[in-house]
Amino acid sequence: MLLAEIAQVSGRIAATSARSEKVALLAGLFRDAEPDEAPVVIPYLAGRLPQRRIGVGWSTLRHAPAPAGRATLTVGEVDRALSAIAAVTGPGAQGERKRLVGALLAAATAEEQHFLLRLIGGELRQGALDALAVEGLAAAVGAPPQEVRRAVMLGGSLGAVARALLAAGPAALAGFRLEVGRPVLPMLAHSAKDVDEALDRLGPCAVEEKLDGIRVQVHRDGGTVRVYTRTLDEITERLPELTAAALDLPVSSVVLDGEVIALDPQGRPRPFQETAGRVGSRLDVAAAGTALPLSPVFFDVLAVDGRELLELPAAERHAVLARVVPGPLRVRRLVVADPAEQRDRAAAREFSAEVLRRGHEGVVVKALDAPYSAGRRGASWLKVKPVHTLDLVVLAAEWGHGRRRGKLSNLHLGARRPDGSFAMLGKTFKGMTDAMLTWQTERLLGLALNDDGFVVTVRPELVVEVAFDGLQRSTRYPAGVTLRFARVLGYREDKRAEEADTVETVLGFLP
Ligand SMILES: Nc1ncnc2c1ncn2[C@@H]1O[C@H](COP(=O)(O)OP(=O)(O)OP(=O)(O)O)[C@@H](O)[C@H]1O
Repeated sequence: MLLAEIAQVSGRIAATSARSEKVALLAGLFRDAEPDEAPVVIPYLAGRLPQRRIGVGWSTLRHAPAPAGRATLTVGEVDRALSAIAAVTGPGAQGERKRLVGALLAAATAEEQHFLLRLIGGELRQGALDALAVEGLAAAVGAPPQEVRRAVMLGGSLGAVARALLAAGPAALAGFRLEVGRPVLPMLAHSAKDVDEALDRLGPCAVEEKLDGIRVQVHRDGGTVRVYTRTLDEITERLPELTAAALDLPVSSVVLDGEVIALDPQGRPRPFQETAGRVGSRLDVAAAGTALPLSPVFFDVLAVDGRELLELPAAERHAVLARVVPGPLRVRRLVVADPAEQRDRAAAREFSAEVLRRGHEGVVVKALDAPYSAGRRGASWLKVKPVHTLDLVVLAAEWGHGRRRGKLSNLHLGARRPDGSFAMLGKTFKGMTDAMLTWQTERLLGLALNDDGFVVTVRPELVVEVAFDGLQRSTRYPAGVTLRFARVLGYREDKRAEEADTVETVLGFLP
């Protein structure tokens, strides 16, 4: 498939607001694509690079060469060129990348250059595209959309499902089942204002402590253990304590969902950054593990000894979990059989207060009759946290003054719009440690699109967790509101920009 075709369809999808038309355009594109092209076509349309980072910034993109007269570049050629650019390392890397980018652009027509520059520059992001692509793919191969969606959740990636469906048609769907060793997208939560609201919305439920660690999915098959993050990256080697814990369980195979967290000897949580640092570091795992051991805390089980449990009601999965995982490695939970009972409600409030006293961030309330909705932000898990936090995307940063000279300091924060673009909500330079300033300066310069000496605009990729005291109406900002007393709690490297909080969620905090 020619890049020109993708560039055209991308433009037409952006130009129409009719959902059915977008789906029809995508279906047409999938009909034209070769199976092996699907895993590249989808991210391009969504404005993502399959290589994630290719180390090319604004300064490299600034000098576009003369365009080619005729469209000949194929999707495969572009993908190989971008992989080659991403693989360049060592001295002179910047110059070599510049040369490779120049060669790629010289082979592109003016329209393709425009597309490539925006793709590489992160300006093409279309947040809703993956959901539309599922429907377009279903239409192209004649499969029910909900079955394609389920296959994506269980197969872990839309690209893999698209490749299989384009190669073998709807029959390929049967191949996407939960398999031990292959991660599925985790179930996510919505928010509730307080415990009472959560109880009213859910009915019979379990109130669980919400631990501020890192989400992990642990797969054990016999003597082999694999550990995945919420974005399905494998981190087995970095967390030997999880392998050890999984191998101790009295099962032959199991898939567990939980959180890994650094606790102090009294069982109180260490700051999130410490857990995140351990999970993020590949260096000297043994020494890091001794200095800061992490504890796994499991709250769900998706399969055990060859049986898939996703469709079982939560109450039954919880019973299996209690059989398979010993108490100290399980989340603490209180079952509320009848939320209409005043005594049950009081117990739920007290449980939640006690969780906070032990230093945890809040509770997650879960409907007892709900299946495990892989990859969904379902309405059957509701999180309740007293401190308001948002996960926002860094859009730009300002050079610091005084003690912060030479460091990127004041962050411009954005929330996600439905179309995948970001609305700036405000700025903050509060809450950063010196180590964070150094780290963010380096990371942000790697994402820089422009530097006017005062503000560095960056590709919107880094997600930062921000606490704030409320919202204030403001005509200076595009969403009509800004954050009051925003302060940085830490970076969320486990989240992609597509998972940052939305403008809609932010507006939900208006009084
Ligand atoms: N008992 C629990 N049940 C489910 N998730 C839990 C629990 N304890 C901690 N968590 C964490 O909370 C997250 C669920 O909240 P949500 O779906 O909103 O994800 P999130 O955006 O990462 O949330 P947050 O930023 O508040 O941690 C899970 O991804 C998991 O990492």
